[in-house]
Amino acid sequence: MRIAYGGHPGAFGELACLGRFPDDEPIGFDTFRMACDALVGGDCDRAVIPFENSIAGAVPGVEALIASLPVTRIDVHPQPVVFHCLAIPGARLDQIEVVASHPMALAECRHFLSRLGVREEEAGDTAGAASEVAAAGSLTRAALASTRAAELYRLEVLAADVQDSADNVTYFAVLERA
Ligand SMILES: O=C(O)C(=O)Cc1ccccc1
Repeated sequence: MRIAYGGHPGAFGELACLGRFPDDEPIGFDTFRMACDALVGGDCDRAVIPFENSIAGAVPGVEALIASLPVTRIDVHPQPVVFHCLAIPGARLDQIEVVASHPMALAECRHFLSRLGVREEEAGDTAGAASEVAAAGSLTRAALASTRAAELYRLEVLAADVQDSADNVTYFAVLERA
């Protein structure tokens, strides 16, 4: 089956797809809306969409999005979420000026970000932020993203496990066409 998620390879949506459907193919879309549209239109067989996080609460807009579409929630997949602060090889934490990530990720790493005193930049997804940090090649930019994103985009972990609570979980709705 083709499993739709919002984001780029290395996003927590991809990790949720691989956890819930280990033998199937995760397909990334730029937005949660586009992932749901791929399910409704028949391009994908399931969609896996985050709706609630244990630290930051509801993911804005997702419940309304699901309610507006001809889809059925067949399951909830709890995905453990661990963030690392990632930058290009050679960067140092005390040089970082800008940290980019999905708004939910920024909200789940409040303590770390305020301690660091950096400018926050919102991105469409955590892995997209990591890929942009790699492409920019700047020693002053970092992203909050997964270990898998670090490996895929060849970034270094400047600080590990930077979320506010160690047992951070995001709940993903597993959707099929109604
Ligand atoms: O951007 C991602 O990696 C996502 O899958 C969305 C998300 C963002 C932050 C926490 C959990 C899921």
